[in-house]
Amino acid sequence: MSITEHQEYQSERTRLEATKEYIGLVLQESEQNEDAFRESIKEAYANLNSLDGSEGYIALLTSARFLDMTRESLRQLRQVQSKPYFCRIDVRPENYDQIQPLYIGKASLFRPDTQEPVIVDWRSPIANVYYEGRIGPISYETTTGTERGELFRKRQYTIENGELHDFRDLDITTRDELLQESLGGSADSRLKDIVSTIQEEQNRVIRAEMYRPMIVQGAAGSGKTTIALHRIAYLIYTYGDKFNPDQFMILAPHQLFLKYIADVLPELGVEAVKQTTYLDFVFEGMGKKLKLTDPNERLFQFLEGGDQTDLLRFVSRFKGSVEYKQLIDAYLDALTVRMLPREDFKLAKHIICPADEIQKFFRTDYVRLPIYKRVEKIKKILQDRLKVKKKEIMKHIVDHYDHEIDQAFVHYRDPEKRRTHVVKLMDAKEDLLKKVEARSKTLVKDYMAKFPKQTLAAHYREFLQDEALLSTAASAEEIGFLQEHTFALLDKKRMELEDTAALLYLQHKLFGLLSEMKVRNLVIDEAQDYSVFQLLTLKEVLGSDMFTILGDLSQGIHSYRGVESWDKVLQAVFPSGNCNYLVLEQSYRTTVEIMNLANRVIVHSSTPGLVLAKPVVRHGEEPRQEVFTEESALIAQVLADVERLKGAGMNSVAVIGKTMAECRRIKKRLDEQGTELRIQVLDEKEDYSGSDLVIVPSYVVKGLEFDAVFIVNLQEAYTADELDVKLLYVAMTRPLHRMAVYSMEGKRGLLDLI
Ligand SMILES: Nc1ncnc2c1ncn2[C@@H]1O[C@H](COP(=O)(O)OP(=O)(O)OP(=O)(O)O)[C@@H](O)[C@H]1O
Repeated sequence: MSITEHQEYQSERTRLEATKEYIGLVLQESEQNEDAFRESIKEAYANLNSLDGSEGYIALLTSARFLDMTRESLRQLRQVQSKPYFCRIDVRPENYDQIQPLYIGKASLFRPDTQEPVIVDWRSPIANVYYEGRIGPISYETTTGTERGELFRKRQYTIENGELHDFRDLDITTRDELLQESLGGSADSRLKDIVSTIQEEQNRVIRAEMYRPMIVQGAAGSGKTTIALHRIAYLIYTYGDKFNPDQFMILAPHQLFLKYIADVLPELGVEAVKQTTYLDFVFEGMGKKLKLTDPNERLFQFLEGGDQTDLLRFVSRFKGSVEYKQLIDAYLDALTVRMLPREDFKLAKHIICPADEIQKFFRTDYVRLPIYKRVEKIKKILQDRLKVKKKEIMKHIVDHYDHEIDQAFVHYRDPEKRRTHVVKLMDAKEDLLKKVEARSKTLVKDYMAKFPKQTLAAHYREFLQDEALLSTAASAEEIGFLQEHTFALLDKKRMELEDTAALLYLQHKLFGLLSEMKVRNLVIDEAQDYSVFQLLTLKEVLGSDMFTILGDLSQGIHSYRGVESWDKVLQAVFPSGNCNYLVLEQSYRTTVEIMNLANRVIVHSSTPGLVLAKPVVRHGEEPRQEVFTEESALIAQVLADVERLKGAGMNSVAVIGKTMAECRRIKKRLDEQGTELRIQVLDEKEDYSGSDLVIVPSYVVKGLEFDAVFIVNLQEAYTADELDVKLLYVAMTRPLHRMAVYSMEGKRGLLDLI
């Protein structure tokens, strides 16, 4: 049956037309007179209580935020005009006898004349019923408590360019159909929003309580990045009265990834959220760009092998450990003892501030301030006290000499002698006053000079020479290597990513961060690459633990410096035990056939507590695996396939090589064959919209996705080493629909084991 024959088609169409018309009116009116419009909305709000006494109904409407008609929501309305809503729920709130159809979309809109919610925002409390409620009794949480009622229908719409194409009533089985439709679509060079198909387990992450930190271990393609962004949109909507959007931040691994996710928040109607990379955040806090070695250098060193691999592994792990932080804390503690002068602050024989009081300021009263800020504070105190004391001393001198002079008038009868004595006293007084004046000018400066001041780099160097490093469980050889390795970098004025946690921490503790950190709520994507020390530092500098941490240990290609197990993060970063831990197993990106092959790879890793991704049931072609004896034949095959795929509407196609060197080789071979395709080799800084085919190294491709992926092994094979297993797994979990693995003879490596 065509949808137009459905008995409710006409009424649904009419509803859509009416909604569009109403949006048009609202926009027109608001454009003409935005201020007056807002006034009239406020008025309607003021009248609401007297018009309808049902608290439940009012709560329902209020929770839909129908009155929050700000400029922001007008902008949102403009955005949703061609697709005002994606579903409808028919609910009857408890103690209310009418069934209310609520249309849910990416904006909220209310008809002030009838109090009817025209569109209910997907983030409102009642909309939760769409994501989690079953037909029958329902309940949902609002700011004022639990609301109850009954759900009679969930209806889903396909609306494109303002036209109603389809609608269907959902139950547990039909829900999948819609998801399938969405997953069957083509990949863009940008991630998209999923408001209409958010799954129950994902919804739970999105709507989890804000004040509790949360760790999400999610399989490849389980929607972590997507959920991270939807969660921010949800939190801003729900806690908008307490936090501004610029107090939210998402940390992504690199610029390429930031560009990939850039459209989602604006699509969700959210602006001003800080979207940055971890390194840029560090640079911002330190007020300058540190000269860093390539953040992937360690990974290259491991791929190349070599006799220092174990020691380098130790350096990465140690620099990201809780122990390293504790050593820095001990260094700072010792520093505060060492840098304090033992002498009292005195002017002549007068003690203005005793040494132990200065110590108390430094180690107790102002202990929350960065060390050098405490020094500044003490300087200010000494200046203030000196000012007061100087006045007292000057007065005392004047009084003393004036008294002496008075006495001289009594004691000396001989006028000549008296005059001589008085002049002497007056000169002495002047002299002393001048001396006190002169001395007090430099007194504070001289005293403050006793506080040694060093640069951040000098402190880090000093810390690395600290004997305490030798008291750890690490061997003398390991510590010696760490020192030598880091000093060699520092001598070249360079540091490595592994040092950034320590440096940002030291900057914060010694000098304070150079830019004001407004952010209170942090979402970290690809969090498996963060060390415990990095996470602790972020917590410390933001002064908040409202963290949403999303990652996948199976994709931990930087596990030598990143998360070993989530348990360790839970214990070290959130010791109070208030952190939520959730697992997402379902994977939405790829087909069953591709996921099965990827899972056969990852079982070769030793990831702790490995949970295999479960693909949603979506079938596709079996991944092709071929071996070639000629590179030119392999490349010709890729080109022929790409042509075919493009013809089949697969727009985003990637060739994944193990390393950048391999990618360049592939590019060279492709160029040699002469092709019209616009081909781009991607590194972490590039943007790839506009190219027909991208070639990307396995360690850069993490987080991205493509319609079709070719895994090409020209001269480099993935071995059975832990790192290679994860790199191949990451590569194999990137395609949405098609995958081929093309290897030169003898370069199948790990592939022969699966
Ligand atoms: N509920 C959903 N409805 C529709 N599409 C979804 C849903 N959940 C995830 N997807 C899609 O699945 C793909 C993977 O999502 P995403 O990139 O957010 O996953 P991820 O867990 O971050 O993946 P990875 O760790 O492998 O990079 C995206 O195309 C996303 O749009």
